[in-house]
Amino acid sequence: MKKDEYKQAVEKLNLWAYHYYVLDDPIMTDEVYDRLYKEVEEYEAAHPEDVLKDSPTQRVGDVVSEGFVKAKHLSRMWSLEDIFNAEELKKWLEKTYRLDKNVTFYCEPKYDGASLNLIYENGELQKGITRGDGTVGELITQNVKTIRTIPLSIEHKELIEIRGEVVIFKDEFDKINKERLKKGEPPFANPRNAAAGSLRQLDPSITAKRNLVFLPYGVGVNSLAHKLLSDKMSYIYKLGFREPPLRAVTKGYDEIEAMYERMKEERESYPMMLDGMVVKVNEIAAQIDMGYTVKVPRWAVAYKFPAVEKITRVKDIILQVGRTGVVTPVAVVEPTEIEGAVVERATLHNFDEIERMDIRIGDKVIILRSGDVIPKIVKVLTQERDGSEKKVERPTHCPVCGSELLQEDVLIKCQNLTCEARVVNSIIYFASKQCLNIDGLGNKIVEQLFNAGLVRSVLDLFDLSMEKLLQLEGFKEKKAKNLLSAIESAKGCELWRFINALGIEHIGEVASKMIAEAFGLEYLHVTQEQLVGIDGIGEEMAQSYLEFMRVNEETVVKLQEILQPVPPKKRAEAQENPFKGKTVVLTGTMSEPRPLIKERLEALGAKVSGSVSKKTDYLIYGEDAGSKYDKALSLGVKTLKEEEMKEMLA
Ligand SMILES: NC(=O)c1ccc[n+]([C@@H]2O[C@H](COP(=O)([O-])OP(=O)(O)OC[C@H]3O[C@@H](n4cnc5c(N)ncnc54)[C@H](O)[C@@H]3O)[C@@H](O)[C@H]2O)c1
Ligand SMILES: [Zn+2]
Repeated sequence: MKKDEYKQAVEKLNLWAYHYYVLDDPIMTDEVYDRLYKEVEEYEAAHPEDVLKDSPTQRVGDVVSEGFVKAKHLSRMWSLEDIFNAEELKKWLEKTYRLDKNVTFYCEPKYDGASLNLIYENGELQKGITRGDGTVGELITQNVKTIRTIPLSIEHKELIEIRGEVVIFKDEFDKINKERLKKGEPPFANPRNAAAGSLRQLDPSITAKRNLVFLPYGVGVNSLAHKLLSDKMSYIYKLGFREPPLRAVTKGYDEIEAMYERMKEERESYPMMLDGMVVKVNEIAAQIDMGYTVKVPRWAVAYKFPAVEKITRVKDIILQVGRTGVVTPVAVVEPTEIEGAVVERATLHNFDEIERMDIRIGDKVIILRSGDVIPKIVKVLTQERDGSEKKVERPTHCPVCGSELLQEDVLIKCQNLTCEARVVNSIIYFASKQCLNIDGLGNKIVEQLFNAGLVRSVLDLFDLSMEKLLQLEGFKEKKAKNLLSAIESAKGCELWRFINALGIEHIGEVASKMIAEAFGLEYLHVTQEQLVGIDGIGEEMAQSYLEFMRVNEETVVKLQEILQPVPPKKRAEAQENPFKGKTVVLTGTMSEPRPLIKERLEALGAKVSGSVSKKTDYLIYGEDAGSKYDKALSLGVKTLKEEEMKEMLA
């Protein structure tokens, strides 16, 4: 790096940091930011005389916004040095051991949110202040008081600063973004920005709605006598703060590495986003000896996890037609490695989203991959456009069969039941794990069977033969035999798998199980009333189920003959009793949890239904019985108090 390159790099970093910290709307990935930051650091180490005052290495990054009252922290807040691999950890440990060779290390998550300092005096929360420039931050006490994981008063009466991270849990983040999309507002790029943006609201009622969570990681001014950070933190958690999902004291390199691997593995299952693991010297006396640089403590380091966000380019936007006919746009992106997997596609949900984000073919975008889900585009780098980018039009005709598409809310649907894409995808679904679980019937093979004209519906699967399969490219005797025996072994499947495999809209695995349980092999001839009588099956589901069975009865019957699905085992025949064979409905508050009573009645041979109809034999009610009781009266259904039921059984 030359001197003028260094100056440009500092400018760039400051621009990115402005979008990140002030606007809560980054225009660059952390990975690219961190890389340039490292280069700037290296240049500065080699040319200390050139270091610019406004270099991001010289200060804690956040800025204090106009609009908030400023407040001073009682003691400074810091940033953290970052490391990215085992080698850098080794170097950091060497450096630390040179300062004190007897230390141990406290490891805890590095939460990805916004830092917050809480000042408690006389056991009362006095102030909440954002990190700001580390010395002065924004006073946001009113907002902070809306966060339920922050106690307004604590047992500890002496003055104390408790520091932590304000985050948004992943499921809450998804919920907020869905709502924002519905209202036509731009979604947050990631949970960090959502948390920071929600915390720094001039109107506390907005903060209150966002379900923020506070996770403490340290203290500022305090009079605690603990010699170890781990003990200090245990004390803080006992005061009523939320504990991290994982923390441990480690002895050195091997244990830290093991902890890092474990946290990296487990982080998907944590409710909050982590972007690394923080390693801190556990002995407070050693921490004090080691001290601070202008920006970070020498006794701590952030060991970052591999980036889940990358920059790539949208090469094309293609359309996929699913088994229900929904047409989904998918972005084809330049192959990009994220956490060991090469990403080539990103979901786009629907065309409203494409229009709202203004995603164009040729755009540079930030994609995010979390867990196994298909990556999504979180940001379009519009500042990188050169005018060659192309907008995509909303399709009017099915890309597969050419029939006219129907626009239904935000969904676009192909309504042609014989559309090749729909047929192929329903066969793939039929064979999938949660349905008939037929090994060897994946996308490619189904497409091949379809294109060769061998399989045009699920029924055709059972007409396949060795002879037919051997005509296909890539099929030798062994492969053909395996496939035939996998199809054969689907016979005698559990009934719920059979129902689920039909692919009825709104009827998934859970509903299929409930229907199989309730009706056994009578599943085909049920009424709307009987269906909604099952707890958990609503009107829409029932309608969809009945309509499907009406239209496809013939196919379903044939399939049943072939597959011979097995209904769930009936319970052992119950002894004679007043409830045997009766349909009962429970309502109101009972002396025991209702599921318990339900189970007992079922063991007696009763059918416990969720709603009252003419076919109900008894309505059994507890305290505060409401509309079901009224309905039973109006239908002339016999009602029994809980005690009366017990008497009948005595
Ligand atoms: N994408 C961009 O354009 C852009 C711009 C600026 C900064 N950034 C990102 O921000 C980072 C630098 O930001 P920073 O200086 O705020 O520091 P940081 O976020 O890397 O680390 C320091 C902060 O981590 C938080 N933290 C979470 N868990 C912690 C724990 N257990 N113990 C202590 N602290 C914990 C604290 O709030 C602390 O202030 C960079 O690594 C970069 O990735 C990105
Ligand atoms: Zn079609």
